[in-house]
Amino acid sequence: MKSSHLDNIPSTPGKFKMEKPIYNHRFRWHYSYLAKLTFWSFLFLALIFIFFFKSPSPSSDLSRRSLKTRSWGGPAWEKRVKSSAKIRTKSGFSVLVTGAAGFVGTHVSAALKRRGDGVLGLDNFNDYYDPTLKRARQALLEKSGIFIVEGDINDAVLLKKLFEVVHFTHVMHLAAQAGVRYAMQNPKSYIHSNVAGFVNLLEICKDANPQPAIVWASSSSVYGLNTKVPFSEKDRTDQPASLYAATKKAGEEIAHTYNHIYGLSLTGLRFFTVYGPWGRPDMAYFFFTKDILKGKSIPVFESVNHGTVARDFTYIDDVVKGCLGALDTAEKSTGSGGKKKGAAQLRVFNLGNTSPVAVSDLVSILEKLLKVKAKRRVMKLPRNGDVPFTHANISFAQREFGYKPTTDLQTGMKKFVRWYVSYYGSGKKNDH
Ligand SMILES: O=C(O)[C@H]1O[C@H](OP(=O)(O)OP(=O)(O)OC[C@H]2O[C@@H](n3ccc(=O)[nH]c3=O)[C@H](O)[C@@H]2O)[C@H](O)[C@@H](O)[C@@H]1O
Repeated sequence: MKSSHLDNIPSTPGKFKMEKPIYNHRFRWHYSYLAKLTFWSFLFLALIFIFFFKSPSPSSDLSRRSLKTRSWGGPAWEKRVKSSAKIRTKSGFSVLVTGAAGFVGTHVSAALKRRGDGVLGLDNFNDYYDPTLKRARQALLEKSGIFIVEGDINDAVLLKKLFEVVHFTHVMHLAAQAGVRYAMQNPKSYIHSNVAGFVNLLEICKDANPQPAIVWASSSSVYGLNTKVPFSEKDRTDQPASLYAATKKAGEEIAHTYNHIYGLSLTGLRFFTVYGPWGRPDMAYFFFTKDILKGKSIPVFESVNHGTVARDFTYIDDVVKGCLGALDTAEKSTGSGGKKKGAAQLRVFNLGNTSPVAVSDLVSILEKLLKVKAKRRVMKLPRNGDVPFTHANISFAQREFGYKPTTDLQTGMKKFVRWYVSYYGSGKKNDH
């Protein structure tokens, strides 16, 4: 080994060579006493540390779990939350919109903000469909001053914090696991979001002081195998055809319970196949457009004996008006801090278009707008949760808040296609 100037510096152990003790007996006793004292003091401190930080208190345990993974909190974050939720008009609302980066959530958030309400979004940005579309919607909302907190409705600690920072007057609950057919592939996700998540949200709302009024998204699918048309809110909804429908129906029953026990004001909205710009890529009109442009064949369902499959397709702007009408007529919750003080409002409304269109006609409309002939693959309606038709009776919503859809499928699809082409381009090779 090569010698260097480092070889001349004595090593530390050489300073206190054990074979040449420089201390006497008394000194050795003191030394061992000090060592023992240090050891026991250290042990004592360690025990205190373990006691405080590992105690099994459920709430502290919950908050620590959340702290470990959380991407929220802190003064700057709270400031953003408050500013986004700030009411800008005299009689405005402060609304928490769950699922704000979703299709309906984005449109409703923007409409509320436009009229001066305070809006705070919440979304978990899951990948059920392309999350970049959700991020693009988020960017759009951010431009109008709406902050979307990234989190799940199952996160009780986060929700609690949001209600601490803002006294929401209303919750527009649109976060859900959507899609009828996907329920056979991933049943648990429906329970997680539509049942457990909803209950978690209601638990926080009932404890809040003041309790907010809640408007939430149910679905036309709750009518299931109902054959009486048009579908009225009074019709039976005990024959769901998919797990998705069953979880939405469960939501309606859960809403009843929270209204009954805690005095929460709850309004469920049964949406009928909502479509439009910034829509959901998992829905038929959306992926039909994409596949027609690419020259790919599209599966067009028909019912028994070549019967038509039809939907009461409802344009997004009409649905948004319905959502705002429901919010504006929602009465206050009557309870506070988990205690009911009196009977509270409980409502369910159909938000449809009242004019069902056959899926084959939807394809014809798209062909004309896209100027491309579709390659139709006509096939029997699979047994995966789909129902043959939907048709809304909207007289209740009309009576309560003047709901009146004004966009027919032709007009609405034109607007959708215009958006689609501007967002994705009409390039047939474009994949997303
Ligand atoms: O209104 C509702 O309650 C529901 O509307 C839609 O569900 P759905 O009406 O089944 O909408 P799509 O999946 O877009 O289907 C539209 C129509 O196209 C048909 N379809 C679907 C897929 C396909 O490959 N081929 C086809 O012909 C369906 O049978 C249906 O009649 C939404 O996906 C649900 O989240 C929502 O709750």
